[in-house]
Amino acid sequence: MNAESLDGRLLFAIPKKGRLYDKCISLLAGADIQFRRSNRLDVCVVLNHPIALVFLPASDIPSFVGKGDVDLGITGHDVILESRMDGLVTEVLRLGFGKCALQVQVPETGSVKTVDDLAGKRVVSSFKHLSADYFDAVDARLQLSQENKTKIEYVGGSVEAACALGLADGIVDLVESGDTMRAAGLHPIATVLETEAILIKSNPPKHPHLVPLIELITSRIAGVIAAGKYVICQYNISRDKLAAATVITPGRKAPTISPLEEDNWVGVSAMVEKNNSATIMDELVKAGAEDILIFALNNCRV
Ligand SMILES: Nc1ncnc2c1ncn2[C@@H]1O[C@H](COP(=O)(O)OP(=O)(O)OP(=O)(O)O)[C@@H](O)[C@H]1O
Ligand SMILES: O=P(O)(O)OC[C@H]1O[C@H](OP(=O)(O)OP(=O)(O)O)[C@H](O)[C@@H]1O
Repeated sequence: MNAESLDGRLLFAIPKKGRLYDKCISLLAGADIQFRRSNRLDVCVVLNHPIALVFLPASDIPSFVGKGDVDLGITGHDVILESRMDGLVTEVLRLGFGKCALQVQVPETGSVKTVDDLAGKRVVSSFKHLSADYFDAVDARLQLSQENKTKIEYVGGSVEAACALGLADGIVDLVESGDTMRAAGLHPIATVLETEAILIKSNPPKHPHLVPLIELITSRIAGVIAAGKYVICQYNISRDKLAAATVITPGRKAPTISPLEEDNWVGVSAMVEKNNSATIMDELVKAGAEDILIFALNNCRV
């Protein structure tokens, strides 16, 4: 591939590996963004849109987007805040995956029990700025002098080993299931940030002529995300019970109500949140609904 083949294309950064990679690839498939990535190549053109995908480390994506080197990107909210690209990056869409928390962790068996105990000691993290912001506030509250302030040390990975190695009294790192933390004999004492994957774009756009394409891609991705969140609930109910049932399934705008051949009966169809669908079905049964069906959505625009 040469530079000319990227001319005029929207550059879209995707994490090249790690926790967000697989979800990003299925989002692209759901949005019908077709590509063939040659082995080890980090830039590839999209076959059915004037887009090129750029596969980058998740933590580099905010600065690429902020500097306008790429137009659009997906990465974690944690690394967006850590990159200090405030104002140069616009959050377009929260994607609902890559959910985890940035937490302050200390050895389970040690003498440090609270954040105040840890203040003034040594903290190791890959999130140097977010950790410094957090402990600056703690140090200020405890009125620690300059020389007694918490010492934040950066490491690029394997942060959880720092306490066992005697390099730190506490760490600040990401936690999802907690397995990594527990395996290292650590436990959380505070949450700095809850995070998830986010679609971001350059602010201001470096290539204004690409704004309509960014909007199209955003709408497609929003459709894929919404399709994962909602299901269609369909049921039959007699007209006298309809008002109570539609309170349970109000739909997004309104439920679709169709008359049935059977006198006084209607069929109702409405989008409901997937996570609540079992409770909604229970309530519909109580309200007198029959033949309640739930259908998965493949894709949608809502
Ligand atoms: N355990 C996790 N559960 C959910 N999301 C996570 C988890 N760990 C990280 N993330 C999210 O994925 C992003 C990338 O983290 P990941 O650990 O996959 O990085 P990586 O690409 O392997 O880079 P590195 O080489 O720095 O570890 C994080 O910034 C965070 O938003
Ligand atoms: O609470 P858990 O479910 O155990 O997840 C937390 C771990 O996940 C991430 O690392 P990852 O496993 O992606 O590898 P990395 O350390 O190489 O980034 C993160 O840095 C934690 O170490």
